Amino acid sequence: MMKNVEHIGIAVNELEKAEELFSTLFNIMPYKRENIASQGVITSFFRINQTKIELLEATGPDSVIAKFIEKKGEGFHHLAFEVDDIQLEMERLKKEGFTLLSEAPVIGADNKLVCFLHPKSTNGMLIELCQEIKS
Ligand SMILES: CC[C@H](C(=O)O)C(=O)SCCNC(=O)CCNC(=O)[C@H](O)C(C)(C)COP(=O)(O)OP(=O)(O)OC[C@H]1O[C@@H](n2cnc3c(N)ncnc32)[C@H](O)[C@@H]1OP(=O)(O)O
Ligand SMILES: [Co+2]
Repeated sequence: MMKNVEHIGIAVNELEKAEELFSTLFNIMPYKRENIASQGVITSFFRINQTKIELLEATGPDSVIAKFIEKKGEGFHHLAFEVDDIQLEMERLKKEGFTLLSEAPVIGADNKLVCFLHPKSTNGMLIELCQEIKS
């Protein structure tokens, strides 16, 4: 089951500039940056109570973020939902006909196991599922 919005992903050209803008907008500082080499992104996180904002900068021209910005410009990129059991949710969604972008969950940012659903199967919205990695 989807529990809550875990974060909102925003594609940006320059992380530093975007951090300044969102720090002013939210009147708080980002709490962490994290480089996710497997995704070709460097992320910066803000937390507003239960809501997290994830800024995403491409680390190279082959990054999905570079391709996204080239095509659609900066802005809203994906909506991430927290789940308790990502494997179970992936099986359910696959059975329901949604297109999963990986066979198994992958390591994401902020200590999560993640997977993505293709926007073509979700009314044009890139959806991410996140499960906390229990230490
Ligand atoms: C995991 C670390 C971190 C975390 O939270 O833990 C992240 O969130 S990393 C975020 C970056 N990583 C990803 O987004 C991985 C999943 N995304 C992909 O695999 C691709 O971006 C994919 C498959 C969604 C699109 O890649 P493709 O090479 O097919 O690019 P196209 O431009 O050809 O797109 C096909 C089609 O989809 C539309 N599209 C692409 N991205 C988005 C989007 N973010 N939201 C909505 N729609 C999107 C694109 O416009 C094309 O549609 P069309 O009608 O043909 O123009
Ligand atoms: Co994300």
